[in-house]
Amino acid sequence: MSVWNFLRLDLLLSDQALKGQKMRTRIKICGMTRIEDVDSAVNAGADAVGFVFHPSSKRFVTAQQGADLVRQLPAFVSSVALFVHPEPSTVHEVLNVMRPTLLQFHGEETPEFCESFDMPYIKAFRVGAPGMDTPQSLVTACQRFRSACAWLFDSYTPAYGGSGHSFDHGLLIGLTALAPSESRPLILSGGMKASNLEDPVRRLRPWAVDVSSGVEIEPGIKSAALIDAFVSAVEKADRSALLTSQG
Ligand SMILES: O=C(O)c1ccccc1N[C@@H]1O[C@H](COP(=O)(O)O)[C@@H](O)[C@H]1O
Repeated sequence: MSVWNFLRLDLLLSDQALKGQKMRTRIKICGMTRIEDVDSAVNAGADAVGFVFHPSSKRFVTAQQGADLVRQLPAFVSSVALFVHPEPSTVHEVLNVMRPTLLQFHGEETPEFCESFDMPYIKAFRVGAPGMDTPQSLVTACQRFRSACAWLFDSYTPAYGGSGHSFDHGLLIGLTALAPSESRPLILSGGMKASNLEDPVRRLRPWAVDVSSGVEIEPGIKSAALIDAFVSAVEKADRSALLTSQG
């Protein structure tokens, strides 16, 4: 067998095994402002696309722009509306106009606030912020948000997110050790890109990864080639994790 056929067989086998073992890492591409970027994400195989309703973000979109961007979204691709300390009326406007699949709260919102919209929500934590700078304090912070459908981990920066900066993934160790009944699906974020995701995806086995800057040519302007490379790198990391787990 040639080397190429051997490699193809290897990929095929690991693809099949991945499906059987449900080890696929989900992918969210965030900070969409253009319809062609939404199409690129969908065509590359992203599971979710995100829209930033935080007015000081360079990726800010209005509720109407969000609605226009998700209108052609196919079935089984989720739309995520991201907020930082929003007024309730802002969230209600986005819910009414855009009708997102999920909400994402990226500031210091309380569990009661996040729950008040009666929608599934992702709670983001800025790792390294005061009170979230040790493994145990992170566990304590996260456990207030048992009602979240996932916990997302980003770096701690003044801009609240979308900075392209990573953080010390070792601080998540306490969360990866939680029993399933105590935990929520983990989403790894913060400075993720095709060239640096393999190691954390293999080691932490997050439910999903979330990227904005790492697939952009400038804030809010995505690159189809970078999105493709990102999705391929996640798939490669999944295959590699599976091969390692099989010994
Ligand atoms: O994208 C933004 O501008 C943004 C603004 C405020 C809060 C969060 C924001 N984006 C989220 O930040 C993380 C990390 O982004 P990056 O890949 O490091 O650029 C990601 O979850 C975005 O959804």
